[in-house]
Amino acid sequence: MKINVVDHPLIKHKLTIMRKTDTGPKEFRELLKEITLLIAYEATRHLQVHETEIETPLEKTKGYFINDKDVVIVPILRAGLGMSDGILQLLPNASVGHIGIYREPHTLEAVEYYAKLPKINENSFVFVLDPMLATGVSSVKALDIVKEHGAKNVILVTLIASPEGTRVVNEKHPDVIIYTASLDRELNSKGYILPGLGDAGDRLFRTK
Ligand SMILES: O=P(O)(O)OC[C@H]1O[C@H](OP(=O)(O)OP(=O)(O)O)[C@H](O)[C@@H]1O
Ligand SMILES: O=c1cc[nH]c(=O)[nH]1
Ligand SMILES: [Mg+2]
Repeated sequence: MKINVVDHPLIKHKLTIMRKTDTGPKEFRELLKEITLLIAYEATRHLQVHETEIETPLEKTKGYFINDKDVVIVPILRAGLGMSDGILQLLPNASVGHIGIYREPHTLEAVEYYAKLPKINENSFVFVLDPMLATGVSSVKALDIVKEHGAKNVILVTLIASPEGTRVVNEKHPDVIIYTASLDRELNSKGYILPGLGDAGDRLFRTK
């Protein structure tokens, strides 16, 4: 299984609070944003740096910059929306695309209902965001879509991944690097991650 678990003490601490049933939407949203920023710190190490010359008050020197205009952030609606601000804080000039997918609760099939993406080319660096990688159907569909739009460099950033979902993404998209805060134990019979945190979308938007 190919997956990068960013198990930093800060992330572990914040994720523990997110998992708790009695954590409310305000704290849940804030923590998701903070953890995304911390995971993104690691996930963005794949970005290219370009050399440049700058002047300090004392002399000329070499510097480095990231062209974050080449970065495309793609949250999967709804729950991925809770991750956009965290990564945008690090890459403020990134463009943002949106893909709407929900998982049909009985069949567990991924249903696409919206896609609006900015221009993507072979130099684009695409970060697909979704807090939950459960069976993997939603992420695989989103990855199919960004690749159909021309994406060649794609990273999937999740909060919690299951072994099953990780295997499916590895198999269907072997080139995609996965970053997560936690690789949890397993899925239950309804496709929920155990121990997980429940339904991320519902907890973010208080829809249950
Ligand atoms: O790996 P999978 O089995 O596809 O499950 C994960 C998906 O399920 C959740 O979305 P949901 O269908 O609840 O939609 P929502 O974000 O609009 O609530 C979650 O945000 C992922 O997109
Ligand atoms: O555990 C899960 C599985 C799918 N979607 C969620 O929000 N949580
Ligand atoms: Mg949901």
